[in-house]
Amino acid sequence: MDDIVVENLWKIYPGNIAAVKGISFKVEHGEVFSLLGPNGAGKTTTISILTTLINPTKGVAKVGGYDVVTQANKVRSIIGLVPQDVVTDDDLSGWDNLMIQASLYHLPRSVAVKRAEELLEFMELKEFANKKTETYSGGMRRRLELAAALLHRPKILFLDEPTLGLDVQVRTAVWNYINRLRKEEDMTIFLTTHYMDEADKLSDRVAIIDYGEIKIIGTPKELKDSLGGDIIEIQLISDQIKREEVQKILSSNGNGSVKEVSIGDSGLLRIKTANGEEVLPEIITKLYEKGYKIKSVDLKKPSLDEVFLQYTGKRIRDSEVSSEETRRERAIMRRRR
Ligand SMILES: Nc1ncnc2c1ncn2[C@@H]1O[C@H](COP(=O)(O)OP(=O)(O)OP(=O)(O)O)[C@@H](O)[C@H]1O
Repeated sequence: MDDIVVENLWKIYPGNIAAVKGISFKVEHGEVFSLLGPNGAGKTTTISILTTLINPTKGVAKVGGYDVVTQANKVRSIIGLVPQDVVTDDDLSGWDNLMIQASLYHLPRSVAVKRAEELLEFMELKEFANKKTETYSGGMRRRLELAAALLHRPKILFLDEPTLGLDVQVRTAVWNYINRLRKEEDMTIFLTTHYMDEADKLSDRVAIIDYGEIKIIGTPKELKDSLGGDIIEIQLISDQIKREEVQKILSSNGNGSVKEVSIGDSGLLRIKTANGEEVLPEIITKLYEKGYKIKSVDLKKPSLDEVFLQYTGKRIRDSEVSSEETRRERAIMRRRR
């Protein structure tokens, strides 16, 4: 069964800003699905439509079988959302934050208490439950926000940039919680991210979005395989390269698994192959045998980063990442004031 169905969805903001341009995709029950894209690609707009925070301009979106516009209340009752901005109240304890969230969902007190206890345990926050959240680290806040979104046992969980602004170790810890959720709960998870490794590690399937359009959808493996394999780069020292000889060495290897070779003027050899580990030693041995000296060797396995480059013509730049991180940090600071 499909938990999320999106068909030809558009969002045009005032000023004729087309944030989402006719996207379509489906998410099956139990899947972890990532929308991966840079700043301004349309990720938050899409998740906001799916969680009924804003209406689409055109097209259809159904969540859990309910239409997000005409059956918004039904949608809200079956989803959990961890938004990008910090939503915990710093002046309250973790426990009180959860109780407020429970009252928003009209959970009976006894049910709320039981679930809050379970979730604080699950998120390893039990011993901090009575501390004000202003004392929490970024990772603890995210875990509390996850707990809050899970109180009413949603069928479908939406996470907008779940690890934005967290440092690498804390990100890995949050990933572990998300992975545990997926294993232990019968839940569909939809997340947005601009971190390639996050999309790769967490998702069953990834959709790459850029300028409001979906460029490609598939499992991380399918997307990486679509690039056609590994890339070997060998920098030769010798400036007297016999091109024909080198060409022959490069092309005659790997039982036909070598797909493309190029020889740069500076002695940089590039080989595209399905199995880099097997091909590399053979090529190096043959180059040595012919007297070529090697300065460096690099075996690049395909990554979602390369996939992104292939389908959008650009990389997600560090500057974009850091500006987003700054934004989240600023939001935390605002709450602290
Ligand atoms: N309320 C709004 N009014 C006008 N334009 C908007 C509004 N919200 C978003 N946009 C614009 O729509 C485009 C998509 O924004 P969106 O926030 O959905 O992207 P995103 O991929 O989530 O990026 P980010 O992570 O930076 O939010 C951007 O050009 C953005 O400036």
